[in-house]
Amino acid sequence: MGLLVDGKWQDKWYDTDSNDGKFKRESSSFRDWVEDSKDARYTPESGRYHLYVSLACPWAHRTLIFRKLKQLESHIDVSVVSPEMLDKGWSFKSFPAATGDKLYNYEYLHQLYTRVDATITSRVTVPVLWDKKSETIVNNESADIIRIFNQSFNSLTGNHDDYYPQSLHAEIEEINQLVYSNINNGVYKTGFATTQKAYEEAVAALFDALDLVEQRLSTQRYLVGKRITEADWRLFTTLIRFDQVYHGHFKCNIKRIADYPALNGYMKELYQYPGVAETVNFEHIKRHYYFSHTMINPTQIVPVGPDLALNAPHGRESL
Ligand SMILES: N[C@@H](CCC(=O)N[C@@H](CS)C(=O)NCC(=O)O)C(=O)O
Repeated sequence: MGLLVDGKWQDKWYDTDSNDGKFKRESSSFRDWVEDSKDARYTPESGRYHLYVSLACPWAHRTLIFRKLKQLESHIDVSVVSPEMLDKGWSFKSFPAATGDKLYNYEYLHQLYTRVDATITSRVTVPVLWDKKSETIVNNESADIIRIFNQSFNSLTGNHDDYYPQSLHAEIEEINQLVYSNINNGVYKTGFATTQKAYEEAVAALFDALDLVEQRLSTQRYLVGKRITEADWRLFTTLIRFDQVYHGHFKCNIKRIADYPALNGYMKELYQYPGVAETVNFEHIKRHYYFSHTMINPTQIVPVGPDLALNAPHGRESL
């Protein structure tokens, strides 16, 4: 774990001391867009872009789901890092289902960031959407990348499925805000807190938000009604990791997702959505968290359970 400062790798953990023991996520550094317009810098082209992901990471997982749903697999290839993120950050070390760096054969992901700018100061995160033509990072913010995948390649793929429809923008933004801050990032705030107070605040906000979402999902099939949207996929990648990792490793243990009838059925439905199960790799997920965060789990022992029966009937059809 670490970051690049003036292009040099520094091995250090998140600084929570200057923030009363609270974990604060930094914003992403590359925020360009692929646009289906003649004068755009990045235009949709088959084979032009490459996606760097970790199968463990909930943010990168969103982009893999959208790549699958929007039929982009033959147009945008993927390099998968090793789940073990140790003193040099994400690496391309050999591991089952990790691919190595298909473009440059680098050892570490930070080398990709310094290829763009030899004096960069940045965290080195996944996902990364890479442009092979200009050899740079287009975007390393998953919230943007899923919208790019949702809308910018439609003319290439012929897939016009829309997970961020105009008429639902306001509702989606509102639920995204609650889910991002208290659930997606909430599990990290809980797990990375370094004072009792910061932990208790984060875990309370997390379970308040889960209770709210449970209530909503007990009367409607998806977060904004009858139609599945990006808001659901953004929540899913946290839910699917919850009982496996966050409940134990991050001490998010007031309840399990298995204890919430609506959330549990909803998570199973999304898991069973065509193509989605193939994007879920529990070996990477568990290995990453339990093995990489040695300050939380110094023995690096990876637990064996739980078995979640994810293919069992989800019972959501009647909603
Ligand atoms: N805002 C980013 C966050 C991505 C992120 O934090 N990814 C984690 C993996 S789950 C990472 O690469 N962390 C390395 C670090 O923070 O140094 C996004 O959503 O794309």
